[in-house]
Amino acid sequence: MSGERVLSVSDLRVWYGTERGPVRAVDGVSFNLHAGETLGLVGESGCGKSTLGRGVLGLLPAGAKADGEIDFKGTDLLGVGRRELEDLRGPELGMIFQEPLTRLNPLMRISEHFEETLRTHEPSIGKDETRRRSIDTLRRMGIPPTRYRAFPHEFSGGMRQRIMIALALVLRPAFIVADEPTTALDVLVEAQIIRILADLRRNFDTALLLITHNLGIVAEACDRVAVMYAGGIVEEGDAREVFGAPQHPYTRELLRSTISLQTTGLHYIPGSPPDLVEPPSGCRFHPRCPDAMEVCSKQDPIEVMTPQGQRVTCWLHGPEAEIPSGGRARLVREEIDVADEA
Ligand SMILES: Nc1ncnc2c1ncn2[C@@H]1O[C@H](COP(=O)(O)OP(=O)(O)OP(=O)(O)O)[C@@H](O)[C@H]1O
Repeated sequence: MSGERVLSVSDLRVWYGTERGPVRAVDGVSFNLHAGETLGLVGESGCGKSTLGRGVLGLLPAGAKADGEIDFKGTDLLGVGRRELEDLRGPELGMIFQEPLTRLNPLMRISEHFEETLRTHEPSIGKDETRRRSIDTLRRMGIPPTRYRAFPHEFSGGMRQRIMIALALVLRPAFIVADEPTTALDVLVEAQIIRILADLRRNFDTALLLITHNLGIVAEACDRVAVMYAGGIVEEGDAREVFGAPQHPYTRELLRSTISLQTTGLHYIPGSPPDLVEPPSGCRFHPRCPDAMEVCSKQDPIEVMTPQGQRVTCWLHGPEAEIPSGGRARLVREEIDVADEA
């Protein structure tokens, strides 16, 4: 179902300078995205999902630094100048973030927002076409044409969020980052947005990176899923395969904590994600991992491809030749108590 490769991220690193030292929020991340494909990015709070999404679009705050390679249709986004990147944003690179009011101008009608956006990025299209395309996109988001000339404050928060999404979609970008697009919305609107995102990739072949806490949305709307922990992708693969048979203990625990919410009460993964200034040695998940082995605390795990086609970075899956003798012994547990107290 997926088309040509739109985005290829290789060994991306992003760090924030702080008084305590660099916070390595994204630390050696690689993934590809094809036309018409949706990749869900999940993981606990603070694992670096938003930093990754913003880093790919060149939208990092001052003080953040990025390194690696981001190939977008043959252009290295980390290598291009500010101006060129700004030209790509909108028509080629779209973004949907959470805070709608911060980007709708309260003094401008909704129609003017659309006119301005299309005039800036697609100056060749005329007035009628602008109006037709804008109303059509709004209608898809459940905003009736009668509201086209209203002002932002005349809409509810959920509607403003949908208008923001329509403003990103009206340009039909090749690649969109949607960071928690449905968090502030009710369940019905959420379902509607998921339908629209599916529509989008069918009709316009858009590639989408969908960052969310909601694993249900990923199961429903994503082709593939990448699971992030402490700045790295620990597992990535077909969404159905990953949810059906998670290969990394972190993925398994994350899924368990979600399923328990609807069934027998809360299951938490003990402890919390590590400090990214001084992350644990070896596998960053080892202090919390129920399956940790001796090697996990000492050596960085190596990415392997499972027979099912999942990318997984966990010593449980080898490579066997790299595990020192005795490395498969169960990790002595006092380290976990220390991590819990910290
Ligand atoms: N501007 C900043 N300066 C310093 N550290 C930052 C900054 N922004 C984020 N961080 C740190 O980078 C790490 C990753 O944060 P990020 O927001 O990318 O995670 P996330 O997985 O998107 O979390 P959430 O799901 O809560 O949005 C965290 O440790 C966070 O504290």
